[in-house]
Amino acid sequence: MEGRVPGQRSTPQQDASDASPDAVLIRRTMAEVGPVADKVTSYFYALLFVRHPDLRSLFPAAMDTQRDRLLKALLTAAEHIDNTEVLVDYLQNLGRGHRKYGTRPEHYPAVGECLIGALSKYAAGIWNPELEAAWVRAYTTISQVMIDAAAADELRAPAWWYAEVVSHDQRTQDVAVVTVRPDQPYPFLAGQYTSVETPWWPRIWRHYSFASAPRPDGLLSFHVKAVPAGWVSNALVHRARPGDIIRLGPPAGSMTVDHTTDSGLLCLGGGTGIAPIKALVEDVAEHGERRTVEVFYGARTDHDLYDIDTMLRLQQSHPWLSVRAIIDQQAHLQLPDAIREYGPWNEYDAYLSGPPGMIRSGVDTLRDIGMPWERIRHDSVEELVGAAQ
Ligand SMILES: NC(=O)C1=CN([C@@H]2O[C@H](COP(=O)(O)OP(=O)(O)OC[C@H]3O[C@@H](n4cnc5c(N)ncnc54)[C@H](O)[C@@H]3O)[C@@H](O)[C@H]2O)C=CC1
Repeated sequence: MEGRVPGQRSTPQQDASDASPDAVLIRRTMAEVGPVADKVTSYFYALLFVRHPDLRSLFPAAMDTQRDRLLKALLTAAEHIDNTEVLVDYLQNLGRGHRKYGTRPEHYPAVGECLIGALSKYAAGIWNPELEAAWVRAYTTISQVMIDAAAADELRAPAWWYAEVVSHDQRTQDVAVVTVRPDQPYPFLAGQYTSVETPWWPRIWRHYSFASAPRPDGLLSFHVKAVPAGWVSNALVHRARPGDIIRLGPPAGSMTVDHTTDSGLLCLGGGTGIAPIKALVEDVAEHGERRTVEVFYGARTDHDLYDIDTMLRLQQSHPWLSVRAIIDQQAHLQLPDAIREYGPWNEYDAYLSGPPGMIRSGVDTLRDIGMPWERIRHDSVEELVGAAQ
């Protein structure tokens, strides 16, 4: 899925007054370079590829679509340097995820040096040794967490998996369900996602949620919508056929079911966001639990409810599951508004999956009706998040 990022639970914004001295200096730099972010990005990559031409091959041939991903991820991490728990989680994921690019520990100092080179040029008005020291400390912390996570992961998992497309089910003009067989076992949890690279766009990776809980036959399915200018999504929907080989990165994301409680699950799936929700339902079913699961499945039109039959079949076999379709055009309200019409939700954990706008307004609605942060789960869409896609 395009435009999204590593998983996290919702957390409130950190209070700026608690910021450490390094975090204050980092935010000051960010405010300074914010208006010229594009220039910082171009200069950073120019420095990197001129000084370290060997690193060029780790990036896609065409840098335009994801040119600023690395830099954004680093800057986002630096901005959250005080938020240790979320940051470490995010960076460990990022470090593991970087194995598939061929990243090695010795690449990190090269990147750090160019990062500081670009920042010092565009924040020249405020740059001083104190600021530089704060960035060096932040970058050292960030890179060490990533390097350590990658090294630990190397002992137990491959850097990537090859997977053969075994079926391609065109559900609508622009949505396909793609099922693949990994070349070796692929352990993951229902509700997680992975990154996918197609043979047609080498080194361009996009995130997709698993559309099923782990299956005994080891197959993995993804719901893919071809979006304008979406290279990977268009290739998967319009080009991929059985027999094609794609690559998968490691699983990631924390939108998973907590089996230590018996709270109900309130699930919002918008468009292809229904994919991980279906996986969560299967997961609850497999655990033989009798937890209430209430699914709201939002789509623009009837025609866009491409997976409603599957969801209704699940509803028929599981008395604890209820599925409601919310069609924008009919309801004159959007998916999150529907939460208010039902409930109460005090005994529920919420799971949100779909376009960033839906997740944001869904979280707002849930907070508004009094649901605590720790009960709201989704793959992150902003902050930490806006960065690592
Ligand atoms: N784990 C996740 O969070 C996943 C996210 N996705 C994302 O879901 C999106 C799916 O795209 P489409 O199928 O085109 O969905 P879409 O744009 O057709 O939206 C689906 C439904 O979500 C709701 N919605 C959309 N925007 C909203 C807003 N601003 N406020 C409130 N409700 C809103 C509406 O009910 C709408 O019918 C993609 O952006 C994809 O990246 C897909 C799979 C998993």
